[in-house]
Amino acid sequence: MQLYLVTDENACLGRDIFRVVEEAVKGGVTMVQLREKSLGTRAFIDRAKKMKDILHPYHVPLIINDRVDVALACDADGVHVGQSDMPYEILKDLLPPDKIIGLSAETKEDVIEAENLNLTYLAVSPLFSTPSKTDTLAPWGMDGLKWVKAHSKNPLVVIGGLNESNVVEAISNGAEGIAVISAICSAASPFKAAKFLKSMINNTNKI
Ligand SMILES: Cc1ncc(COP(=O)(O)OP(=O)(O)O)c(N)n1
Ligand SMILES: Cc1nc(C(=O)O)sc1CCOP(=O)(O)O
Ligand SMILES: [Mg+2]
Repeated sequence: MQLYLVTDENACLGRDIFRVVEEAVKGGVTMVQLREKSLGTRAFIDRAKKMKDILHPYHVPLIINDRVDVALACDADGVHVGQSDMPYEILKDLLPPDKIIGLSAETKEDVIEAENLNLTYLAVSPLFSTPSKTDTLAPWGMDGLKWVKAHSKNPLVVIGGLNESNVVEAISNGAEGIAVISAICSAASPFKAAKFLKSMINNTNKI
């Protein structure tokens, strides 16, 4: 997981989304989630297939946000679902067993329920408030992350407001993956931004 890029075409500031993603991967992104909130199904599948072709030579997995049908159609590496999306129990039966499943935890109850699920990762959602997604519950904050780490066996990804000013603290407090939109998609150089974040992650002591 490590450095997880979640896409948002609007955050790419008019630049080509595939180019932004490839630059970011060259800089060190280790997983990509294609997050499309307004594309029709066919356009989403087309974009997912093209993204998969771009990521394949770098051995970087492609995760599809929300849509298991799109993930199956393009043989993506996995799906990310939130608490209002397809329930895990249904998703796991639809996906082949080797696929990645990520789930968002917005509350302490979500974290405890997730203990019984076979997840690839649990997303601490959101770690900090962010203009990139405003329909969230209250941010966990660093104390919340510490609580999740103490109560969860799942590998943790943090998302929401992550950037070079807070990745070290997030990793030091138990995050195994750092998920970002704007810190990379909206950077002047997605390559340099990814490279810098990745070096910070690599140089931080994990717990
Ligand atoms: C890595 C990661 N974590 C959390 C989310 C948010 O998922 P969700 O709550 O379903 O919200 P949408 O992204 O679908 O708007 C995520 N996408 N990725
Ligand atoms: C897609 C997403 N999910 C979130 C959650 O809290 O579940 S926050 C978020 C957007 C993250 O964007 P940025 O890195 O620009 O803050
Ligand atoms: Mg969702």
